[in-house]
Amino acid sequence: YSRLNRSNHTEKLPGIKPQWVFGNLYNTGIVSGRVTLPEAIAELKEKYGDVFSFWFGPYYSIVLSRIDHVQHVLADRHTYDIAETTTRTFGILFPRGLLALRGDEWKRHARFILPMLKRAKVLPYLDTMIACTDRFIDEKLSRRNGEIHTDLVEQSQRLLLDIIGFIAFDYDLDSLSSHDGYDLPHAFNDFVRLGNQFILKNGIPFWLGKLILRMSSKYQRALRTMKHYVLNVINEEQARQQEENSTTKPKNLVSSLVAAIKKESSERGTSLTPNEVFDEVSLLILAGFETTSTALSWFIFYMSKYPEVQEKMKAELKEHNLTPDMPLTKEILDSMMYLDCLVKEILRFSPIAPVVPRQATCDDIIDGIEVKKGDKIVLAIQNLHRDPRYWKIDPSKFIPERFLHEDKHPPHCAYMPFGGGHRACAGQDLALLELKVLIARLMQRVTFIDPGNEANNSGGMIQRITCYPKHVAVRVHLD
Ligand code: HEM
Repeated sequence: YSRLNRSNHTEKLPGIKPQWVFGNLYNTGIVSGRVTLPEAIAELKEKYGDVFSFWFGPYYSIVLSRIDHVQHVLADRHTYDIAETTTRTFGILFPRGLLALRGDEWKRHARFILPMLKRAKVLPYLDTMIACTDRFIDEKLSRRNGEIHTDLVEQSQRLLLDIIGFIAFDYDLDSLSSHDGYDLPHAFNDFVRLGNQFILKNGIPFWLGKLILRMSSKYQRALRTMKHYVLNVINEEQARQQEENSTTKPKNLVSSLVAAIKKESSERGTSLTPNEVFDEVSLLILAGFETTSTALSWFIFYMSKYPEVQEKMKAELKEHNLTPDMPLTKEILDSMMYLDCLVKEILRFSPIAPVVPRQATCDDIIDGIEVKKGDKIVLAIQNLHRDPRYWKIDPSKFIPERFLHEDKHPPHCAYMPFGGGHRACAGQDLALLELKVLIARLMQRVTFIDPGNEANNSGGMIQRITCYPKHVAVRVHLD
């Protein structure tokens, strides 16, 4: 801590003076829960302008909220890479996963991971996504038709975990229950919850976070359960691929990754090992269900608050003759313009990751701002998404139509829900497809209603790895 405090950053930038250990986490009200990180960053922008300093505990960062500054950082992948604090933090959870790697190691993994999440590779899962959504409606929503649902955030997570289970393994995770009732979805939830509680949110020293997790029997149980399932699937898949003709195309994410292990003999040193595949699968499952389910929760909440938007969405389905028994196809989804705008607006208004971290690998100057090697840079996505300089229609309002005309082409970097540059989200094609399918299918069959004063449907925000709605209590009607 003392070493970090003595680092040679210039301290010329405006910002709140840091406190010992807590930096700015306490004096901005983040630790006490008065505000979330994006709210604090928005308040500081109001006070200090487009560039200010922020201390994440003992770590000094420069926060940027102007598009030309952000463009500068994202354009130069050699000077700015993902922040070491991020790779070390996620490294405690997945030491050999893409998000925890930098440099050549990142490139070696990215070569396998990025292509397998591209749109053409995930499109074959369209019917699986629809089937999972139908099961969600039939089993979770229709049983309590007309009632107020207060568990929609958790239910959205279950749905997305279902889908990623099929995409990753061709397995129905919901039906995989172990003898003591501690199943894989539970294990993943504990893994995320405890990992977040001790490391991802509080900015405590890594060694302490690691120690706490090592001593946490719950966390260790979750890890063991995950390893048990995932390594079993990897082994089964390896055996299957050895038996079958090696030209058989991989069917799911794990089999694509296992095919990468197989290449080892021919391209030693460039392929992935089984343990690396385990970490990548865990990361993709976590990234795949935590993020998209958060966006889905915001969708449900906003539909209850903006009935006119929900009606327009349903009107578009009618225009395409999409009655509940009509199948959704890729062509229909691609032609639905309002659906596209709605997805964009949800991710603009409530970005799942409201800040994106980078770190300078050498000294630099951004528009007169002195950056020293090792300085952390925070790209304030939420500030950019709400900045009236970059949006023609009032950005503080939820208006999907903005993307039809006036704000169809926002300035480069004013809209970046998936981050940007070489470390942009690997799963964005999958996420966009999932969101469109889920929204269209839900709107074919269900209406979300604000119950008024009967229940607490006031929104607000909680920050875990992503920022999701705090108070959601929505009445669900089957059409
Ligand atoms: C609405 C859904 C999603 C949102 C808003 C989102 C957003 C993001 C953001 C902001 C980043 C950091 C980008 C940066 O640093 O510039 C990221 C990274 C990443 N995302 Fe997503 N994500 C979503 C869904 C997914 C899904 C479905 C997957 C995969 C199954 C995924 C996999 C990843 C991975 C592997 C990275 C790390 C990439 C790297 O470090 O090279 N994401 N995501």
